Amino acid sequence: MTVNDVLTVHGGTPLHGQIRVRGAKNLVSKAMVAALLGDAPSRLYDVPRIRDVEVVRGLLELHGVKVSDGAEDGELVFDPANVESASTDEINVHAGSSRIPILFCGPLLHRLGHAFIPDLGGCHIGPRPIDFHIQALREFGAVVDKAPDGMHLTAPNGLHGTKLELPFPSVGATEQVLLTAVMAEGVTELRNAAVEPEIVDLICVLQKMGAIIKVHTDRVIEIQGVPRLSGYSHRPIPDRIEAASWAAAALATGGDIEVIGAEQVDMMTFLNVFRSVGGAYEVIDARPAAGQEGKIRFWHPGGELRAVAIETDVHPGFMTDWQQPLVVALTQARGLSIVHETVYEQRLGYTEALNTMGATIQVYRDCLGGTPCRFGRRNFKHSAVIAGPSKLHAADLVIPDLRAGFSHLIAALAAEGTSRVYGVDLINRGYEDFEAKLAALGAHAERS
Ligand SMILES: CC(=O)N[C@H]1[C@@H](OP(=O)(O)OP(=O)(O)OC[C@H]2O[C@@H](n3ccc(=O)[nH]c3=O)[C@H](O)[C@@H]2O)O[C@H](CO)[C@@H](O)[C@@H]1O
Ligand SMILES: C=C(OP(=O)(O)O)C(=O)O
Repeated sequence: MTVNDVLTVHGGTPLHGQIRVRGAKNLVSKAMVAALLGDAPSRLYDVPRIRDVEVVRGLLELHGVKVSDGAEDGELVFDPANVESASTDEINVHAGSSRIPILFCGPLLHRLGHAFIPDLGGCHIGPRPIDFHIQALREFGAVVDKAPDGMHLTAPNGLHGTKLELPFPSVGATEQVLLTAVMAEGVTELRNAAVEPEIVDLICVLQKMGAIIKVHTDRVIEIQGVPRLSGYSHRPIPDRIEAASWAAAALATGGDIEVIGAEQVDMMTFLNVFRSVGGAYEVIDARPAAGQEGKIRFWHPGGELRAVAIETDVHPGFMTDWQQPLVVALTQARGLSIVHETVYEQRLGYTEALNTMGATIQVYRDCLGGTPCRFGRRNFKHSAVIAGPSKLHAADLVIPDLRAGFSHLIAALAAEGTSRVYGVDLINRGYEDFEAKLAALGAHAERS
C-alpha cells in the first residue's frame, strides 16, 4: 500500500446518476487466454482498464503474443503468430497478482509443450486450492510438478480427451477443462461443470474459434477436440458483478443509479433479492437494437428496507461476489437478515469493519440456511446475521479484498461523517475507473 493509496470519503450523500459497465472481469481475462490457442489474431471489444487485464496482457506478451489497441476504445487485438517460451523470472513478476495464470496451462501445453505457472493471487476469501485443476490436467496427460518457484508442466505424450467429474462446480476448473479439451485429441466429458454466464460466454468465444462444445442438461459439458483453432472477434457479456455493486450502492446510500450495460438475463437472481429487500429497479431496453446497450436503473424508493435470507451459490444461485456489497444495504433493512455463504469458507471477515461503523452483524460457524454446505461443522464462520436498521458512522477502514473493498467504500459513502479508506488501489483489480464513476454519481471522495 502506498501513501497515496487512501481515499477520504465524506459520507451521507445519496449517489445519483448514470455509469457504464464494460466487459466482465471474469470473462475478459479468460477470453484473452483463449487467444493463445488460435492460429490467427483475435479481437476483443469492451475490455475494461482493470488490473487483472494488465496482468494477463503482461503474461501474453511475455509469451510472444502481440497485443495492440484496436480502433474502438476498449478494443484489444491479440496476434499469437509467434508464441514462445518465457523465463520463470519474467513470469514470476506476476506472482501473487491474479488467479488467471492457472488458465494458461492447457493453451501453453498445446502451443509449446510446456508451461510455467507462477503463484496465484486473487481475493483472500478462503484457501482457494487448485486441486481440481491439477487433477484434471493430469487426466489429460499433463505432468505437473509443484516447485518452490511455481508450477512446471509438460505433456510428453500430448493431451488426450478424458472423462471428468468435478467434486464442486468450480468456475476456474471448468474453464481449465474447456481451454485444455478444445485442442486435446478425442472427446472430453465434464460432469458437475460450472455454468455461470461467463463460462457460457467463454464457450461462445471458443466456438467462434472453431471448437465443438456441447452443453447438456445437468451440468454436463462435452468437448470434441479439434486439431486447430483460428482467432475470434467477440464483444463480452457486461460485468454483472460490477452492475450489482452499483445497485447495492444506490440502495445503501438512498440513491438512484442507472447502470448502462447491466443485463437482466444474467442478473435475475440478484434482481429478485434486490426487490425483496425493498429496492426498486427498472429494466430499460432489455433487448436493445444492434449496436445499442441495455440498462437497468436501480433506486431506493423511500420507506424502510426489509430483511431477507440469502444463500450464496453457484449459478443460477445468488452469486458469492454479490454478497459483500449487498450486505451493506442489509444493514439498513428492518429486522434480521441472514447470509449463508456456501462458496467460500472465509468471505465474511469484512463484516468486522462494518461493525466498527455501527452495524450489528454476528457471524456463525453453523449453516444458517436450508442447504447444508461444505463448510458446516468445519469451524468456518460462514453464516451472518445482520440486525438493522443501523446508523452507520465514519471510520478508518483497511480494504482486505476486491468485493469487501467495494463494500467498505459503500459503507463509507452511506455513513455520516468522514471516513478514510486505506488500500483502495485493490479496487482497481475489478472496477474500472471507480473514482471517476463515484465523482459522476455525486460522491464526495478524494485521494489524500
Ligand atoms: C477470476 C474469476 O473468474 N473469479 C471468479 C471465480 O473464481 P474461481 O474460479 O477461483 O472460483 P471456483 O468456482 O473455482 O471456486 C469455488 C469453490 O471451489 C473451491 N475449489 C476450486 C478449485 C479447486 O481446484 N479446488 C477447490 O476446492 C474453491 O476453494 C471455492 O470454495 O468463480 C468464483 C465463484 O463464482 C467467483 O467468486 C470469482 O470471482
Ligand atoms: C473473488 C473474486 O475474484 P478473483 O477470483 O479474481 O479473486 C471476485 O471477483 O470477487
